[in-house]
Amino acid sequence: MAVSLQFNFKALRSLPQDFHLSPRNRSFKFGLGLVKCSAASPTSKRSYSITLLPGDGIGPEVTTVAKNVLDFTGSLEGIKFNFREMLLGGAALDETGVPLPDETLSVAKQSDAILLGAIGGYKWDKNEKRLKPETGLLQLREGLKVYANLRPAIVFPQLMDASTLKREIVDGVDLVVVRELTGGIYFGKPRGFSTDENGEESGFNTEIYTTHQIDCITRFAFEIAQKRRGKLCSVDKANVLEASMLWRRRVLAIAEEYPDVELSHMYVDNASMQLVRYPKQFDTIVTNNIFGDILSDEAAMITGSIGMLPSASLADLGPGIFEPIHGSAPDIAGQDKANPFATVLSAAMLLKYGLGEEKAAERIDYAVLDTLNRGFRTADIYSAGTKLVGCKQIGEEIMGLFGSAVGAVT
Ligand SMILES: NC(=O)c1ccc[n+]([C@@H]2O[C@H](COP(=O)([O-])OP(=O)(O)OC[C@H]3O[C@@H](n4cnc5c(N)ncnc54)[C@H](O)[C@@H]3O)[C@@H](O)[C@H]2O)c1
Ligand SMILES: CC(C)[C@H](C(=O)O)[C@@H](O)C(=O)O
Repeated sequence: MAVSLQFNFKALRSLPQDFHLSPRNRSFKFGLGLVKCSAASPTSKRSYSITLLPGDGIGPEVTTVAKNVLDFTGSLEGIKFNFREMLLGGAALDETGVPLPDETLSVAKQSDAILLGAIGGYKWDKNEKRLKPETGLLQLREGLKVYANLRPAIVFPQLMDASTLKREIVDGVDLVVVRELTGGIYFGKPRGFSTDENGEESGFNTEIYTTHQIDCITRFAFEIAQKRRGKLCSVDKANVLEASMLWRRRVLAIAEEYPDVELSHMYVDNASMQLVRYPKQFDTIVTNNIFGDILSDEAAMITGSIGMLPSASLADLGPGIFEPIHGSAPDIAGQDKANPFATVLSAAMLLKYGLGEEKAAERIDYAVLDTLNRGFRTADIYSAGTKLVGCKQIGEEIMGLFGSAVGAVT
């Protein structure tokens, strides 16, 4: 047990250790200082304002657990969190008529970090684009300029049997998808619907990237790869799409600034196949908005469940958004079946990468691992011989452990 805990900690630390981001004056230091990206030192501030966006479906269930875990960790570490709960997504539509109220964006901008659950649901699926919950989330990401989305996929030894892939394939997988989050086909114009003279309807979108956008996310990813195992795989569709052709050209140009990182390129169709064939070949993956969305969901299943993958969405300046990669799971909402680990691990990323509170983050990482070691599982990661419990109990088990976990966190 001790060995596996150690292994897991190593894996959880596989994002750069000195990649601290202090609130407000955050900037990432990139090699040549060409972008406003720099590794800030941990902050001395011990009181933080956190915007809490529970959202829809299982969002409120998993954020309640993560908020309690943050509060409890804070009480042990002498950190005070001032949570301000705001509306986003379907919940905001029902209350205010828009998916991202101005007040939510303004409060989020003024806070130190944002903890988000998930948005969306059947009720709003037929809404026009501007009134979809998903539009609110995209507006939030755009409004906060969080262009760099980190989605680490780490296989915990305790969950190897929860993966649908063979043990020998998933054992030791530790990769991170760096997804460009505020560009590409999600935001490209023109977009919309049209009808021709014969009454034939079209829906259209534009995949577009500027050199600046590609350079920013590429440098970000190189910095991450440099502090991990030094391997970066850029995923594109440069055999077909012009935006990908530019992407590949810029990645190759930026690579000259990082001679110590081994760069490879892969077409997205091959990458999606390679991820299930031999995922251990990957260390850091950098890709565009839509490919990153899809590949990270695929990577989640390597780890056992989409309920296990946290994420951090970061900007050059201002607060980051920390959220699980899963959605609002309307099929299990309100049944206490949701796996809260992804949101709790997102809260740990918030502490580590959003606030520079690394020790507090490690408490959470440790408590998550210990909860898994003690056999507690939600249905999505259940396997024979483990204990099937609900979302709330997982939260209680995580917090019950903090006392015993203290000594082990160094
Ligand atoms: N960031 C976000 O807020 C986000 C992300 C993805 C999807 N969505 C939205 O969520 C809604 C549902 O989308 P979907 O069904 O395609 O994806 P989903 O991720 O919500 O669910 C896919 C499947 O995974 C399961 N699942 C997801 N999270 C889980 C968890 N924590 N524990 C246990 N099981 C979990 C669900 O029960 C479902 O069977 C849609 O409205 C979609 O737009 C939001
Ligand atoms: C809900 C949707 C807008 C979102 C995306 O496509 O980015 C989701 O799939 C995600 O990965 O967070």
